[in-house]
Amino acid sequence: MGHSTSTDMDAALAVLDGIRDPSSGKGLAAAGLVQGLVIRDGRAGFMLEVPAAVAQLYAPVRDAAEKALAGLPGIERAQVVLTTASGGAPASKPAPKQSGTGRLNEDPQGRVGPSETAVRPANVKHVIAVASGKGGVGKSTVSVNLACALARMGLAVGLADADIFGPSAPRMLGVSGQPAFADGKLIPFKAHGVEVMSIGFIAEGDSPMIFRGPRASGAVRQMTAGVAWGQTGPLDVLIIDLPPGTGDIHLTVIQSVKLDGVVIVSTPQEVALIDARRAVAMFGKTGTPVLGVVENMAFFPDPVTGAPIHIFGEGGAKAEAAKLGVPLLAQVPIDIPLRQGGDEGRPLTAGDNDSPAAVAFRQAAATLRDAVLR
Ligand SMILES: Nc1ncnc2c1ncn2[C@@H]1O[C@H](COP(=O)(O)OP(=O)(O)OP(=O)(O)O)[C@@H](O)[C@H]1O
Repeated sequence: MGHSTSTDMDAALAVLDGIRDPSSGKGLAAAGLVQGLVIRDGRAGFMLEVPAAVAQLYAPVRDAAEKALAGLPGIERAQVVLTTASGGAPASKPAPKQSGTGRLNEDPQGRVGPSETAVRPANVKHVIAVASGKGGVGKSTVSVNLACALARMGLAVGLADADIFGPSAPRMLGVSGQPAFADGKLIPFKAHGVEVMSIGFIAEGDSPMIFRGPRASGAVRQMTAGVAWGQTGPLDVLIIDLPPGTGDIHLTVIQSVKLDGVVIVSTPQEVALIDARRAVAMFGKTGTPVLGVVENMAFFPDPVTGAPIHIFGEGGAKAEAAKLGVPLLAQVPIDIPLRQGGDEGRPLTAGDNDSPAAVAFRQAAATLRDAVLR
């Protein structure tokens, strides 16, 4: 038991180097893809950070790496977190100058305010957007689990998956098919007590989708105002899963949808925090309340005691939230059932589960309910 020795590390790096990086053809370690490798108390893990455009190629690589680490003597569990190196979106573009109706209000200092034309989608009482500065930090995992946790509290909940670069709600909620269309609106599916609409239902094939400009804005609008929400009564809350980054799509949402506020998802890594800060600044500039930060993949729970093992640094999100004056809504640990649930269409919070991750999501959901629904 205890900390890794350099021999453990060398053995792990050697097996990881036996797995080929599909982009460079080198071994994973030689390609610089093994970040934050930790071996401790029978657990091994690292962060596999890859460019967003090729992220899909790396799911089998992640699985192979987990298998290789789990095969090492003394390792009982291995967890490799696949994350993207930059927002999967053409992020950080300056706000476009818009013309015509629905334009953002801009004051002489260049501050943009929420558009007067922003409205709540019909039949929806409250709207919460979930954003992240960076891709792959678990924004969709957080959106889906918050939605299911709120639904289990007895609220009428909808989830609009507006992540046009990688819609995940169909997979994470286990729903597929073409939505029906009636009276000019899409009819949402219902899964785990949550009404859901996703760009993934209406886009063709499963290749990564790149919408740009007006098509992107149109697609996001279709996911919100274009849906017949509240099939059995008005929704208490609609969660919008935004694309990663801070681009013009976000401004489209702010411009067209009246948000109660936004939840920012970040990992503890400094790079993700920098991007999260940018997202907070963007929403702040548009007068959108930041309801809080969810720190995801915050730690590995110790397999024996459950005590947090902070593999990617400790306290970053907490300090950042305090600095920004927004609540830290939850610290969600790295959790294998959470990932598996997402892959298999059974969100952790959709069932009875008292794992630390499920508890963290439920606490965050209760805080949001109290903040928004009052
Ligand atoms: N706390 C966690 N523990 C373990 N795995 C996690 C955790 N959070 C997310 N994951 C896994 O990490 C991957 C990325 O998560 P997710 O798709 O939610 O991220 P995202 O930020 O929405 O990504 P994108 O940038 O593509 O929109 C998924 O495989 C997910 O299951």
